[in-house]
Amino acid sequence: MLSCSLRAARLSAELSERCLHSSASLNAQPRTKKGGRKPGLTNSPSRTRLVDNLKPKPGSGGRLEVAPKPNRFSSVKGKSKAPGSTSTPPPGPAFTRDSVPHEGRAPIDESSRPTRRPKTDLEDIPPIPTTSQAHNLKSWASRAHEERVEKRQAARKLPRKPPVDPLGNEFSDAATKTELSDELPTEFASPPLLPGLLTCLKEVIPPKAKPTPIQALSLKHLFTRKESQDPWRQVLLASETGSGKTTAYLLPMLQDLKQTELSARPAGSQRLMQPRALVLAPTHELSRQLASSAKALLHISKLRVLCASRANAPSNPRASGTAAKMASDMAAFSNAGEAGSEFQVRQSTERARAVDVMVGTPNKVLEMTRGRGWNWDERLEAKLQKEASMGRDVDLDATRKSFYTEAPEMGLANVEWVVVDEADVMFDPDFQEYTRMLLADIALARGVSVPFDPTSDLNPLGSETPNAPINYPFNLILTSATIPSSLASYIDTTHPTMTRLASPHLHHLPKSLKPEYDSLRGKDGQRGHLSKVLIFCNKRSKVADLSEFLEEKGIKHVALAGGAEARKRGSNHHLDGFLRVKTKALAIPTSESGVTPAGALPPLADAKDPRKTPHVLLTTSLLSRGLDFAPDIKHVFIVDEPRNMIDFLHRAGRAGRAGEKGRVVVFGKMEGRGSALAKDVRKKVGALKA
Ligand SMILES: Nc1ncnc2c1ncn2[C@@H]1O[C@H](COP(=O)(O)OP(=O)(O)OP(=O)(O)O)[C@@H](O)[C@H]1O
Repeated sequence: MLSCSLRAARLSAELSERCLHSSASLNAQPRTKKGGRKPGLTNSPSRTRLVDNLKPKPGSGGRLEVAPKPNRFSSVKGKSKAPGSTSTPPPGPAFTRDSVPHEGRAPIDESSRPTRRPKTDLEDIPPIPTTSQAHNLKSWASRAHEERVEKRQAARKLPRKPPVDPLGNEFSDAATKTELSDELPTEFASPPLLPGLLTCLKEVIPPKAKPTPIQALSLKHLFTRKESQDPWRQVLLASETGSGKTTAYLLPMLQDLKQTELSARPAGSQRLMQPRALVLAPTHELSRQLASSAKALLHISKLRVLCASRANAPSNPRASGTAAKMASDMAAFSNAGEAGSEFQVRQSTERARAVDVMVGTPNKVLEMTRGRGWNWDERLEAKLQKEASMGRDVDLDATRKSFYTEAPEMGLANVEWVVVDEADVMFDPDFQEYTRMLLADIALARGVSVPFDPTSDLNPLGSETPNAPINYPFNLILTSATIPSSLASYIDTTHPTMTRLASPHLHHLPKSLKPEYDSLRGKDGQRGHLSKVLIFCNKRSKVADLSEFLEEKGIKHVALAGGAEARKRGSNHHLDGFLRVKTKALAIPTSESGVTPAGALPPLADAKDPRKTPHVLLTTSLLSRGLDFAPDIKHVFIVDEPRNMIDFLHRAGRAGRAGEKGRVVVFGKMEGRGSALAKDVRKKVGALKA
């Protein structure tokens, strides 16, 4: 336990930049010297190779449904047609040239048309064919046409050469056909939605907006009663960035919580919060934004949402204490010493607040359920290692006594819904221990013990030791815009019956997002109107360098990387002006939700002025996941070559959301020595276009 949890402790209290980077940079696919894949390992699950198909294994009991392509379905902006409607336009009036007089003009008299100018001096123009010549020409043309048809038919019979796929290393090669769905809801309506939810939804999305494909699938599948005996659902929601996945899982979850509110199990301990739903996200910023999205849907239905990510402080209870608390802590330590116990459990006297939905990172939620400081042994081990590396002797007993854990604030027995947002990161080797530990804790609190070994690999290699299927006693929704083969393989073995709902553009850029390429040289002196800009770098040091450069140029900006002080404040104010703000949520400002109180925003004129309000946000992959950036961020700049297409899709997807127009500019050396990488990226990005 000690060593396994040590690894988890190193992850710190949240998804750090390092973790996002490592998940993006590691390429689990071993290579030969020439760049090809090593034989025999082509099918081993990879964290950076996207699957091109989510079809469950035959006979597994799972199912896949893919929404039809938007030309047969309503898009976010509702421009295209609903299924069932005809794709051909209604026939217009017959119209032949000049047969209808134009207004104010007489119909043309054929006899008064000017005759063709007779050929005189243009000797090189062939003579107009006579009737028999024209006949020959016609038969020649038809013979040529027949020959072409024959050639084409012969070509069709030849075995086809596989097209060169620039994403060969990113997309898995296990292609099979997908099941397309045709009968999908084309409106948000009541029913299936409760009127209160529908009213709130129409306030946060454009009033005439139609369900996006993933939302239509959710409306179809997650609002009906489950037919099988097992009352709990296991669902994967997979669709491109900015396609409304948050709404797709919040609506069915909140509606179910509301409908079963009265019949819900009575809370166990009065002292503990007993949420009925958990939404897990990899970063504090995303947790806060998701909590505010849920609140914005609930001001009529009145369910209570709380964000666990109140601060980015480390999981050391001492770090957050006041002076008085420190003093009482010291007393507690000495008591602990007398009792000879290894660590002290502090009892919270606060009465818990009622909460229906808890949103947070797995680590923060574990702190609340196991007690802040629960992983004291990891910290102890880390401290011992640090002291040893500095060559100091450590008094083990004294050091041990300096750790303690607080009493839990939250119980898990009532949890009926668990959403794992950005599931590929949450089941990434860096994070899967905490995620799976929490899922196992919830199951246990609900009376079901599921196998969980924190040291076990998510995808053990070899067919002799596959993960045993798990049926958690709660609804489980996994969601992401990218499904790497490691996650697909985990789902296949651990949740074989999972329903996979996917949009037709999964693993592509949103249609409204246009990729562009630029050389590193830049074009000095060109200044046009630029929207707010998001700049992604691969390393913190690059963020710092660029920040210095912008500083010198007098360009107002915000630079945010993993260790930034601004991230420790427990709110999303450091992203003010960049994140999308939901209007109704503004009316209920709370410290936990991270919702920006209206008063904190600069006046509109100042907000639009780049000299007064920062228009540039510099960051790493840390902010590339899930965050719903404001529509006035129309440009994403990727200044370092993306390490793989998963990383690229998420970074790029911060613009062009919900059908808004956006551009992603990839910088790279496009000519001369060292340009091969940029050219390769360009090819791959081109293949991602929807
Ligand atoms: N049907 C809809 N029509 C128009 N806008 C919508 C619709 N549904 C959601 N939106 C808006 O689209 C934006 C993006 O939604 P959301 O953040 O849920 O995308 P996502 O699929 O979760 O993206 P990511 O993969 O980046 O997390 C939000 O501002 C949301 O309010």
